[in-house]
Amino acid sequence: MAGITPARRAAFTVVRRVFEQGAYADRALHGEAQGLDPRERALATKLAFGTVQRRGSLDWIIAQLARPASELDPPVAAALRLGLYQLLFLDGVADHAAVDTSVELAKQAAPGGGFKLVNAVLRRAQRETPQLPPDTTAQGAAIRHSYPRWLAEHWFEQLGPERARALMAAGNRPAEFALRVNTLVAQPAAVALELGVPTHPAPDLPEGLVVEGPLDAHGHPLWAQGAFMPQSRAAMHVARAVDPQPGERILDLCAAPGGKTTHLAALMEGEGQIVAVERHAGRARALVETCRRMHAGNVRVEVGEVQTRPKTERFDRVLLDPPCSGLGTVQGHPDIRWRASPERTARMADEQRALLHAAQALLVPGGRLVYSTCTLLREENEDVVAGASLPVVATRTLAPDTDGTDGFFIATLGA
Ligand SMILES: C[S@@+](CC[C@H](N)C(=O)[O-])C[C@H]1O[C@@H](n2cnc3c(N)ncnc32)[C@H](O)[C@@H]1O
Repeated sequence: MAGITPARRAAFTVVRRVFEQGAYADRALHGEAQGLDPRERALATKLAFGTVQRRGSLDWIIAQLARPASELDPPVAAALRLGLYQLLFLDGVADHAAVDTSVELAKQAAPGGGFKLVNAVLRRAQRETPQLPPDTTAQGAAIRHSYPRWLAEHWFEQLGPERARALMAAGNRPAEFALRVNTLVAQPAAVALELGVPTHPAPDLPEGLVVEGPLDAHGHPLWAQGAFMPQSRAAMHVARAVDPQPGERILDLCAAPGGKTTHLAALMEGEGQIVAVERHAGRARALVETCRRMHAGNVRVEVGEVQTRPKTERFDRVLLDPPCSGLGTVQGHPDIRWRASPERTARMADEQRALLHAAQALLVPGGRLVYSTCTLLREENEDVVAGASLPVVATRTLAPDTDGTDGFFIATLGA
């Protein structure tokens, strides 16, 4: 019997915390992987994130081979998902190790004979290699690419079947890793040389670098010096759409943790003023610290609500980056697709409309407002800006399948 390695035990706990307690996968992993060596930590990440991401496909197979996962004791379901993920989706893992450890994990975590079911189902899956249905319908695509059925239906309807399938498949591939060089303190070519890992320039983004190898970004001395921050290429296009000019007054609404605030500051070359509004006090404190690290001296952080900001003070340009369902970031956040729901999306769209209404009133006549989200649902994007009183002058959508980066919607209103 193979022993339970620390990586598999950590992955099992993360899967359980995500599906039994609603924990965020990245935070749960951060907690559980403390003290693991880098190789074990990498394996724990692959196992935990892969199992969470593939829950839809895995549960369909579990239902075919046994009964619905929702009817199983939760630790038994977690052990089965983890074992099946390794058998069916992961290369380079010995089948017997995947089976034996899942059986052992179920034995330790679930009272009674649940481990026998884990053993029987995994051995049958090993023998029969179950096949997923084709992705020709939204229902089949939801199972094959592992997304909630409602989301597959939305994307089939909004994007057409072919594009929806491509987007869903791309959402399961590893996310690109990009950095934004802080041009207030460093030049991209110099940072690229000093990073110690191969990079290439991000197309159309002079400050962007795409990282081609493993890099502990937050542990790098250049990060501490504020020479760069990890940021997707799609996110970098938001501040570029705002196009702030040195000397202008910019209002950044919904500002923490500050990736876009500090990008705006760099584009303004330290001249002019940015007021960054964030309602959550703890997040606002983190934003102040990020501005300090990134040498963004022209930012004033305000703790407050967008809707109650006095309309007497108006700005040349306004960025509104409201909370959204985040479904453009499925590559990096394996649990986000399982958190989303049509009801939650509708609530967010109501909030986004209210925030946009308030944001418009804070712009000088003839000014520019940029509305951005990291989601690819029409309800939170095109439908929201269609209700604005300012004209929409441009929209841009980036996506994992078409652009190889996070999914973002960026609309420019006004001038
Ligand atoms: C999508 S995040 C913003 C990301 C940020 N712009 C960046 O680039 O790092 C949304 C932020 O808006 C804040 N927020 C939500 N509702 C708000 C409101 N009514 N007024 C001010 N801030 C709000 C949240 O606390 C959260 O920090």
